[in-house]
Amino acid sequence: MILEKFKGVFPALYACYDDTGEISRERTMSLCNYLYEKGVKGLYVGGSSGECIYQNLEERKATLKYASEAVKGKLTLIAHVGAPSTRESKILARYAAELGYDGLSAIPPIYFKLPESSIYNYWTEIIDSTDLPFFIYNIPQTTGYSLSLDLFKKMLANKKVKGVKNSSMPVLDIERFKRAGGDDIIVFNGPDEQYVAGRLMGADGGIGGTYGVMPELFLKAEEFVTSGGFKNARAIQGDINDIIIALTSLNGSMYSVIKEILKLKGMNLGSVRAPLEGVSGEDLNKVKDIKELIDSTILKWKKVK
Ligand SMILES: CC(=O)N[C@H](C=O)[C@@H](O)[C@H](O)[C@H](O)CO
Ligand SMILES: CC(=O)C(=O)O
Repeated sequence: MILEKFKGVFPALYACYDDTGEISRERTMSLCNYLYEKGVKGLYVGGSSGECIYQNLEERKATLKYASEAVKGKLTLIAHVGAPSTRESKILARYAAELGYDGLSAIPPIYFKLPESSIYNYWTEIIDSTDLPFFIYNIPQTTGYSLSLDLFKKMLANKKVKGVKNSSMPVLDIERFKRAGGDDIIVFNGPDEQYVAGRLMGADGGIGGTYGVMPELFLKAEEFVTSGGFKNARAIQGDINDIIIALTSLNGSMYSVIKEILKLKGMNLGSVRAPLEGVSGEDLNKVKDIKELIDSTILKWKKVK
């Protein structure tokens, strides 16, 4: 079944810059390969974690290209193509299709508060521009628009719409979206803090911004969910949440904290692009503690079957 390849753990790829802040081919490819070796199912390229909205078209195309050069055919690749204008979003969508991406995804339009009819037209134009399956990206925390069941059902009438990456906090939304589309669609859990809950309520897997810094833990959580080991699933989710709370407790963006940790693990992805802020001062020391917490948590769960 064509949808099988979308079931599982999909880290959202981090933006990878060189030391001058330009997109780095080498660093993008090495992060993709690193995640491939960890055993993830696929990658979500150019989303929030990819700092999409702070990059121009050429930069976003470059990242799409480097990720496909690294892991095309080995991992399922989803391109996030949401951009300020419909025109730019379609350019990215067509480019991802040319590169052989497996699927497309997009947030609703940003900045102007547009009616649902405009959101519908925006997504539909993107979808019509290629033959690829499309996954709506519902992330009300950043876009200000919360996908209604009504619009979701309307979108599902288009057979290329194959599901939703749902980052709203109510797990009930995941259940309702899955109920609306059933086996014909994929629902990705968005909030990493609720991976296990999302899976239990109907998500087929997840796309997440913190997977990349601790893929082992999400892969393990997935194993527990699949095998029905709910006691362990709940316990590992608790450990994951301690880490996420630490990642979001420092000054600077969570992505810069994550990148500092990956640096300590030997993977330099540069920093984040302004207006996102880097980690500085005393917080740099706290990064080491979080890295140790991640390492010890991975070690602890490695042994658990
Ligand atoms: C609001 C937001 O950015 N959600 C991300 C995507 O769904 C998550 O992956 C978070 O990064 C993660 O749950 C940490 O809060
Ligand atoms: C966080 C996430 O899933 C994204 O990068 O879009």
